[in-house]
Amino acid sequence: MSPAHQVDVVVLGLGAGGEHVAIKLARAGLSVVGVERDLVGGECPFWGCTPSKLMIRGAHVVAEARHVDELAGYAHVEPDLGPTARRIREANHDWTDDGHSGPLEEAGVRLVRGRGRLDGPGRVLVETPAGPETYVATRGVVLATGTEADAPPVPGLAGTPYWTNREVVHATTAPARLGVLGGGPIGAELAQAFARFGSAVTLLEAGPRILGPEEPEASAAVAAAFMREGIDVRTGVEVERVEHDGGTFRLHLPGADLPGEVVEVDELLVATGRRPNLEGIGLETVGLDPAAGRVPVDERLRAGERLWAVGDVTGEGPFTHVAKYQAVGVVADVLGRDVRPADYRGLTRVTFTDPEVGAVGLTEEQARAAGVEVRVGRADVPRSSRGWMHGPGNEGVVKVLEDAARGVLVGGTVVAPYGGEVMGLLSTAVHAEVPVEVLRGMHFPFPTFQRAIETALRDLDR
Ligand SMILES: Cc1cc2nc3c(=O)[nH]c(=O)nc-3n(C[C@H](O)[C@H](O)[C@H](O)COP(=O)(O)OP(=O)(O)OC[C@H]3O[C@@H](n4cnc5c(N)ncnc54)[C@H](O)[C@@H]3O)c2cc1C
Ligand SMILES: NC(=O)c1ccc[n+]([C@@H]2O[C@H](COP(=O)([O-])OP(=O)(O)OC[C@H]3O[C@@H](n4cnc5c(N)ncnc54)[C@H](O)[C@@H]3O)[C@@H](O)[C@H]2O)c1
Repeated sequence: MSPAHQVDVVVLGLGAGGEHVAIKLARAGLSVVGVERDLVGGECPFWGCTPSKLMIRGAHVVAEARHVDELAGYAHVEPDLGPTARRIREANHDWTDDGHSGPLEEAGVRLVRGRGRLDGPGRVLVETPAGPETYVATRGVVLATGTEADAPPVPGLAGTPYWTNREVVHATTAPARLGVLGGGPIGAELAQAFARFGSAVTLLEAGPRILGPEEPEASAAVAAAFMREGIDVRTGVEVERVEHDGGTFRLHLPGADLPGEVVEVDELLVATGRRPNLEGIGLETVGLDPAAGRVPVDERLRAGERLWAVGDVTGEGPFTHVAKYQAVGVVADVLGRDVRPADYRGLTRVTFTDPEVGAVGLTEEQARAAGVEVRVGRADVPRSSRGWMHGPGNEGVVKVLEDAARGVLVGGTVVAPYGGEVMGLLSTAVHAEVPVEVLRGMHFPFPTFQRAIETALRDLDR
């Protein structure tokens, strides 16, 4: 067996969280080994945020062009996924990671390609193409292994060539008929993008509504927009069986008494959730429960003896900005600097459908469950000045939640064109606990979508 290499820090997994930690610690002068089994950069740039948002951008242009007839003359639009597919390929260098591994190595990180696992506190074993290697990290290990797509146990599905987020981003044409299983952020964003590029899309969500964890008003507004665009949205539906005959998927839906309906599609995107990459990575060797489904961390992101965790594996919010936020804390703690304790009260998230769903903090249901004395304010975007001027595509709603006892907002949602940007104002309010009275005294420029927030704040007094 080869001798163990001694280093300051080993970062296991180099996605959004691990990449940041490794670079910053190496730049600070520590000896850092970064272990990656796939592409440095992880899910977000290659199969997640970036390609999906490039698709959404192309699709948005198509949708805007289709409004020309209503607002500005005549336009004939023939959507083509090709230019977007080229932008995706260009953005991620044809799924190669030089753009990520280069800066990492320039910072001084020793990149070890292979599958790693913990082997007791501070020890990491890596199966590299050249054989096993052992690293001993004197300061500690940072666990950042992220998630992968998890398909449901629907009979017949496993043997079919269905897409996950890994395959869908390689599409160069929109299939004539697309089935989407799961109406979470991935399913919803991509269902709409493909519909706009010309696919007849059937979206099948097992739960009672799409975007289930968000406010019901958000789900309703997005579902209404989808249906207006011709997306066949079905909720409360679980596919019973899947068949594939070499060209067509046949999705068998449950029927009451008679045989159920069969939906035929050319491609099937499965977006029913993610599984953390925690299997077989030696959690038991550091006293953690491999069956827990996440790695619990404290406010310094510490997960055990000489062990930190960042990103999706912590279960604190499956978003790139959370991974990066946590990474900043880990870097400070490893370097022995003052750490701002991790705080998720003002956690933001944006689902990039059209209308966009921007949200911060608690939903009404969460706030009530937490015992908050909730006051709710709402405003309809189409009835706001800017919403009315915007015309077609103006669906949306603003909802704000006040903790009546403290006079501060604990949550807010903006469903609107560019809702994620507009929500920024609420994000500051929740994070900094700006009193509602102070917010009401602000200047809300006319005629921005922000003014619907002012209306919702006034509505709190109803
Ligand atoms: C389609 C899609 C769209 C998304 N859109 C957005 C968005 O718009 N905004 C947003 O904020 N978030 C978005 N996300 C979520 C975002 O991608 C994740 O939250 C983010 O990538 C988490 O970063 P991470 O570092 O925790 O994990 P990852 O990015 O998953 O990186 C983990 C890395 O660890 C490696 N690894 C795993 N196990 C091992 C092992 N045993 N040994 C060595 N290496 C290992 C993996 O190969 C991977 O490179 C999206 C996700 C998807 C799938
Ligand atoms: N804009 C963003 O920030 C963004 C975009 C995409 C993904 N993400 C993150 O990535 C993660 C994964 O996204 P996701 O959408 O795959 O997962 P998800 O867990 O958020 O949603 C999965 C959906 O699939 C449904 N579902 C589960 N089993 C089903 C079945 N058998 N049939 C039909 N529906 C079924 C669930 O009820 C749920 O609504 C999310 O947690 C999300 O936050 C973020």
